Amino acid sequence: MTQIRPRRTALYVPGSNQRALDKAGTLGADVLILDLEDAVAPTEKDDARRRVVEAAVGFRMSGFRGEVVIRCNGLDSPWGHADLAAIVKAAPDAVLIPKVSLAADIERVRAVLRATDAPRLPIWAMIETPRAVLDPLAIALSADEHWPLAALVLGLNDLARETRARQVAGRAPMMAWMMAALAAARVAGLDILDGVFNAIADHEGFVSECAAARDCGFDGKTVIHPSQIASCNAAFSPDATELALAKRIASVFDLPEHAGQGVVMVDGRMVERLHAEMARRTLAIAAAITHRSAG
Ligand SMILES: CC(C)(COP(=O)(O)OP(=O)(O)OC[C@H]1O[C@@H](n2cnc3c(N)ncnc32)[C@H](O)[C@@H]1OP(=O)(O)O)[C@@H](O)C(=O)NCCC(=O)NCCSC(=O)C[C@H](O)C(=O)O
Ligand SMILES: [Mg+2]
Repeated sequence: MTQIRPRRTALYVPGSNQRALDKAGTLGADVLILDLEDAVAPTEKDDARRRVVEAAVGFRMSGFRGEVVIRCNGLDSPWGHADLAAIVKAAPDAVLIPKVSLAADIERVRAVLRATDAPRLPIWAMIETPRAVLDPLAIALSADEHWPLAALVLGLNDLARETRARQVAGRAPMMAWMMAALAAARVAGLDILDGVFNAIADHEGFVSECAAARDCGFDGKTVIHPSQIASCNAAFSPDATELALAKRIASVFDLPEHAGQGVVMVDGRMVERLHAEMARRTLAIAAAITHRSAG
């Protein structure tokens, strides 16, 4: 089984907000996305870049056990090239590329990064344009076999803007695109994170959207405010009942009486060997979360 990294909650932290950068590492998010793109006004881009590089180095020195990802501006913007040069120096866990539409967009970033001679930085891609949701597989599998993508992140605010689909409760207008991106991620063996929930004060709505995203198969969700982190972590962590059942299912085929069987009954439900494999994954996620929290 491939190594599991908990990515239940990925917190966007505006690169221009020093107070937010200072406290981000203490809030319990598995991933920090230090943002140079949409959360930062054009007049603050250069200052934010400097702050983010400093913060990324600081998180590493402070022993932060999660992942630090920096979201750059697009290469077609006035800031994209300077962002990539600074990000290479900061050496975060990954760079997040916004508004990827085609595999070629990732290849352009790889070409810029290659020219720096720095070690290969893992690349995450935002799926948030109409073109991207029409062919997410091409992006997920994008070219270089020695430098594959590392994760996908949905950007439903931009997708809503560009498609004019409304962001309603239950997200029916977006669901087909979300699930196409999820299937593409699975084909490519990538994690995929759900988009943000903008109504920070609507706790009930947020909890319900986290549960729905988990049930759809997302590995975690991006969030925008510290108050969203605990519920999001909880939604994407296996609970006690799930773990107890997973333990029974994971070991049921090891029992001598079930050796050689393909199907058994556990708690009144049919269990196949594929369910045992899924249960082992649930246990591995729980172990990875415990390991992360123990630090
Ligand atoms: C939405 C906010 C602007 C609200 O900020 P604020 O009014 O300061 O909130 P609070 O007063 O409740 O904050 C309390 C303290 O918590 C800190 N804080 C707030 N947000 C964050 C954060 N994201 N990370 C870390 N710390 C945070 C405040 O500094 C307060 O601290 P203190 O003063 O010491 O008590 C703000 O939450 C915010 O800017 N959020 C992030 C917005 C963002 O990043 N947007 C871009 C990404 S979303 C997106 O668009 C995804 C995708 O691209 C798409 O298209 O969908
Ligand atoms: Mg966006």
